[in-house]
Amino acid sequence: MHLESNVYEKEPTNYNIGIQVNRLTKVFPGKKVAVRQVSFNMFENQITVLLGHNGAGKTTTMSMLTGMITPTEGTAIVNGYDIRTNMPQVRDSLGLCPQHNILFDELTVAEHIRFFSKLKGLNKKEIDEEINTYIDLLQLVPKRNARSKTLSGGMKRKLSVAIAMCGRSKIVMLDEPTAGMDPAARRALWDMIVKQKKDRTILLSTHFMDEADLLGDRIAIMAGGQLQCCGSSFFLKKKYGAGYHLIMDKRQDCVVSQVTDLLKVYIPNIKVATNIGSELTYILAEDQAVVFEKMLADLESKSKTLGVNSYGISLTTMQEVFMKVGADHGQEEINNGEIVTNGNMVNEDEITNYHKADSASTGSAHPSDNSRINITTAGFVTGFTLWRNQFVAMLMKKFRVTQRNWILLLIQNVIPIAFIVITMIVSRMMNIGIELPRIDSTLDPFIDPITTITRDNEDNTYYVQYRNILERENREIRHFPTDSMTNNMLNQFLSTILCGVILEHYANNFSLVLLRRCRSCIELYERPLINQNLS
Ligand SMILES: Nc1ncnc2c1ncn2[C@@H]1O[C@H](COP(=O)(O)OP(=O)(O)OP(=O)(O)O)[C@@H](O)[C@H]1O
Repeated sequence: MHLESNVYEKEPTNYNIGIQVNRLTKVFPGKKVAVRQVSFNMFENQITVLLGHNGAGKTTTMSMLTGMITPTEGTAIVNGYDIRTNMPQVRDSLGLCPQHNILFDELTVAEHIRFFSKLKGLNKKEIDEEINTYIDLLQLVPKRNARSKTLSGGMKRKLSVAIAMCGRSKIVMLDEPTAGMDPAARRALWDMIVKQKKDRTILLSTHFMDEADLLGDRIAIMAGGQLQCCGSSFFLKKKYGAGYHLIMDKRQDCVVSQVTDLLKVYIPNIKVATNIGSELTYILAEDQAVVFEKMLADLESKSKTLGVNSYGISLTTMQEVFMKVGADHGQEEINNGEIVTNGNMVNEDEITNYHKADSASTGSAHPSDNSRINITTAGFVTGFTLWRNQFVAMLMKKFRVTQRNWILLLIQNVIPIAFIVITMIVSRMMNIGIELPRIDSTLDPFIDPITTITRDNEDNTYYVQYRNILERENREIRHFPTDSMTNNMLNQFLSTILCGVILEHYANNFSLVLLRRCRSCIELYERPLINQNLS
């Protein structure tokens, strides 16, 4: 694919395309557009550097290219395979160094390279060669047999890069590979990456402009999820840079206006860009390059009298290009009253209101200065105030956690209550109109029962019903006066205790014979049985 725009440099024709990104888009839940319609090509034998501010969408782009997340729209062809349909084939040729190290704590440096090389299908001899090559290139020889958990942060990064490179990965993606490395280690890693770029397509993201400038055959700058420009360092500097910088190292006695006057002879509209300490800088436009020779010769001859120790000219830095692209983008992003800062949308009114409120409360034009807590004078809170603060903090934390896990709250509380209510409604609805069958009270299961009844008065409802049943069935009834009932029954029970025990085995024939002989016993035992039948 060829990108036709003045912010995209013409693509090289002598290299194969390793990765072809085509309108790649990722929208995260909550309609957060992390990457929007990104299209560009990366070439074999080249290092393509992806630059962008925090949250620009670099990692998301890489994650889509490596199949870690699926694109919402668009696609990419990696080493000839489509990431939507041929991810296993894409992975065969892929090496990834993610932003955060993913290492096995218990494996040594050599074992890591061995493991990943074997996964990529190398034989034993080739694996041994790979181990020696990368350990040597990354200056990890003393740590060859050290377990990864004992390595320093920078060494872990080196190992992660080695893992991505080993196994002859044709496509290598390095997400901020030099983060946390000292200058010497970074340089060693740069050397290694440059040496290893032959026959590979390397995509590298970084926040270091010097790294991008030095390593990047092509540099793509992202902002707000979109690709802003793509080309070589020289192309971008020409496109976005202010031109050339004339930097002078001046002495204390240097009179800046005299130096400027000398330069004005050649460039009438020249102005001082910065004058900090002993460094004096002018910015020279590109089209003024024709006068540089004469101007610098004049400066050289008068440098001693003007108080200039030394001077030099440099092209715009990548940092300036990056700031320019970022600034342009910042202007574009203030749209429809919404400002996008690192991907978080904030309403402009909210910011204005905040500043108004803060200024009103402090009476200051710079609210942030006055609203800061003075840590040196702030005392420690103790006693009840401390306890209250902790309690309130816990409540607030609980509130926030609950607010974020509202589904859990729903499952734990609302759903059980809802189920109980539904169950009650359903059971009530099902019971409507159903009449339970009548259970007749009868003494039929008992053999020749004699029932003892005591009563306070003849009108007692239970007494009347009880007596009716017995009379209906022609049962024998014995009445006792209320006060002698207990004694009477107790006496009979004691005299026939043996029969009482036998009554437990009611179905036994022998028991029945005994029971008939000891009728008084039945009087005692039938009472609970009859009551049971009546209830
Ligand atoms: N899983 C996710 N869910 C929602 N938003 C996400 C998710 N991952 C990333 N984002 C958002 O997408 C945007 C791009 O994130 P990304 O990690 O790609 O940025 P980046 O350029 O790699 O940043 P950095 O340089 O800080 O690593 C950010 O605004 C981020 O908050």
